[in-house]
Amino acid sequence: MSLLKTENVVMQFGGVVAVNDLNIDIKKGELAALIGPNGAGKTTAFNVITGVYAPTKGKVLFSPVDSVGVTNEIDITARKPNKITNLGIARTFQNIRLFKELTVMENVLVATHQNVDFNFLSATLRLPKAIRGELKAKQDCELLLDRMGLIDLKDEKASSLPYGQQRHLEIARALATDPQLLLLDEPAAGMNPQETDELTDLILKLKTDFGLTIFMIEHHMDLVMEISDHIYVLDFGCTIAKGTPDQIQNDPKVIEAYLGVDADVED
Ligand SMILES: Nc1ncnc2c1ncn2[C@@H]1O[C@H](COP(=O)(O)OP(=O)(O)OP(=O)(O)O)[C@@H](O)[C@H]1O
Repeated sequence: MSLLKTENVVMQFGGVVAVNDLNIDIKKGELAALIGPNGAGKTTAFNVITGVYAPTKGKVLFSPVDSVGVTNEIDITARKPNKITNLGIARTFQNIRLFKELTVMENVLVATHQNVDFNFLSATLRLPKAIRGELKAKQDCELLLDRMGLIDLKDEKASSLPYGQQRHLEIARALATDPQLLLLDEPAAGMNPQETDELTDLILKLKTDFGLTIFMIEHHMDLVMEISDHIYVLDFGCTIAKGTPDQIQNDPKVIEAYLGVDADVED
């Protein structure tokens, strides 16, 4: 069953067609990757999916399961980013965006605010509902940090964490919004081999233990080929290939796009 689909999405900036006729179909429980050379349109595609940009053409359709277990396809094209997060799509960014001066716990707590079931008045007046809500949010965050292997660091400042753990914290913040689809934008960027191995284990755990559907932009090909179920390849905004890791690795168009040489491409 599809969780996210894009239908003929085009995103144009003036004369630049950053994304051209993008058709993506991500199934529930799948780990899909979006790859392609620099400037291929990958982040732009994520920005259209998450409502940062309204596409020039095309649709984005999301089919989350609601609180009573019913799945409805929702047209999320050009909805506001916070509405899309509320519907169940969370993302991380190429550049880590933590509150560096806040603790690990505070960083995750801030991200949960949208799930907290009390309003400004009850929070200001410290009404029982607000106190219960705060307590529940704190317990949920501790549980999440525990599952993410960050619980022993909960009182550390985010800025004091090693780079790899900052990336894990960024993912924990995304998970705190209770997503059904997690978009990871270059999660392995800047990581050393050991950090990349730990990240690989974490992403697999998110898929198997958390039951998440994941869509990931990544340049680190070993990582992509090892864990992806399905791969989309963009070049100059166009989808030049889609398929399993085996199919993609042997596709001459993909080899040509990456190496910039004629690899006997058959039209
Ligand atoms: N806001 C914008 N205004 C104008 N052009 C843009 C904008 N955002 C992206 N572009 C252009 O769209 C194209 C695709 O950029 P995008 O950042 O999506 O590529 P990418 O595949 O994510 O690249 P990288 O791997 O380097 O992050 C590029 O030519 C880029 O300059």
